Amino acid sequence: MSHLDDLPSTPGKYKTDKALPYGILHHHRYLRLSKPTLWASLFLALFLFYLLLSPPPTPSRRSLNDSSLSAAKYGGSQWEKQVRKSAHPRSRGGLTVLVTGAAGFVGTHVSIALRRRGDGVLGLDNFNRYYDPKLKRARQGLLERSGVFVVEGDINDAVLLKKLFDVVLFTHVMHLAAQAGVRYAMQNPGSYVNSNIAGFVNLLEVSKAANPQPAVVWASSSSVYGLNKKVPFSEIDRTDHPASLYAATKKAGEGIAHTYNHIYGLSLTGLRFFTVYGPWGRPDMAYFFFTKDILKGKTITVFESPDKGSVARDFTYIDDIVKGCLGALDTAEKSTGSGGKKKGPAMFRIYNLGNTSPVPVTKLVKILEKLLKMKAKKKVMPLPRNGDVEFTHANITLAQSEIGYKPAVDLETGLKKFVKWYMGFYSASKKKSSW
Ligand SMILES: O=C(O)[C@H]1O[C@H](OP(=O)(O)OP(=O)(O)OC[C@H]2O[C@@H](n3ccc(=O)[nH]c3=O)[C@H](O)[C@@H]2O)[C@H](O)[C@@H](O)[C@@H]1O
Repeated sequence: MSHLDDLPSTPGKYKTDKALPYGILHHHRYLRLSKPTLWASLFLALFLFYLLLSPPPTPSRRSLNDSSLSAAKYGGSQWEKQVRKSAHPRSRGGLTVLVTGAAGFVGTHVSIALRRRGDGVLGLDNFNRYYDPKLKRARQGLLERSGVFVVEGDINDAVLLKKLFDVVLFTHVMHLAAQAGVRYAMQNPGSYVNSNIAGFVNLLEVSKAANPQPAVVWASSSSVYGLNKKVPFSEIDRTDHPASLYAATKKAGEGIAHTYNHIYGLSLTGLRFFTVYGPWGRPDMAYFFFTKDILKGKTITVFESPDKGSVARDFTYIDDIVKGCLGALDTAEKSTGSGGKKKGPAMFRIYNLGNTSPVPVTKLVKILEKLLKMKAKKKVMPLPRNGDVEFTHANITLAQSEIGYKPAVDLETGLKKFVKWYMGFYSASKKKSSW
């Protein structure tokens, strides 16, 4: 056996000799070390030390954790022209907004609303495969028809972000790109760290270095209230008992944002969304896949709390959320820093954007049954330990008084609009795929 056979092939996968107890093995090997072995080990140790200290490779244009991402497509004068045109406000005094996660559910609606009232909007989205990219592409079609160009790239791509800030002087960033979903965090924790923490930091780094610095509004989540029992949840309540990694990364985002506000004078506003639903929604959310499964005659699983009560959510309709986002952008004061240096205190705000009327999931199912005119096949089971919390309920007093937020759509009205969209969208896609 050569001395190289003793070296681990992969870090952490050192194969020990099972025949010998650990202490004996080490003692035995120590005694056997010859001079060449010593030199080789020394050389190897130095080499590993060099590897550790050497700078990382040039910034990757792809996310490290999501192999499904397509390489970013950008650059060239035609591309820059599209970027500038899309970001250019049509109305005098209009905002110039970079919307990350623009082909996402909330991103699409917010981008279109901004564009409609005359603001300049540039979208950014990585079109990842967390859920059906065809839905994201369809949203992109909608955005293009509204005059919003979506750059295909990742928020972790610092080179791309810098380039966008070189081409356009953004007054605002509406940061909606994130790894969403509570339960999926158990399957792919890295994706949450990659998007909600690393990606967010990357965006803040580029924003703080920009000149002028934009005001940043970003999506936090009701999930930060975690295991809190006091209802309704208000912004001053504790948020240090997250029930999922998703919630923990969103909570970390709030802390990270605060440091960029404190050190660099970035104007930052976090919006805690409460279970947003509606047309063009996310297929990973219960109201969406319940609809799909009820129509197919498939059994749905309805969670109940340990006391056999229904779990409940403060379901919030997308149009109300859009108004909240626009209100936050419109009231955001300018960042105070420039060139990465703080010049004075800047605004830091956190708001609940909920509906203030929690509805049990059993009621959600009843409404869907009525709208779909079909009886759901249900399996009721205790809430598994999957990151879900038993209930959410927003106190929205602060958002009401400071950004004029006033939700107006109840769950039945909102679901009616969702079902109408769902039927239209999926019957049209079916026809298309059978051509
Ligand atoms: O408010 C928020 O911050 C969060 O809202 C939703 O999370 P969630 O409220 O858990 O929404 P769903 O995943 O659609 O679940 C809704 C309800 O249905 C229940 N559910 C879910 C799945 C299922 O199979 N059965 C079931 O009863 C859940 O326990 C929950 O009470 C979003 O998915 C998160 O991205 C977002 O951040």
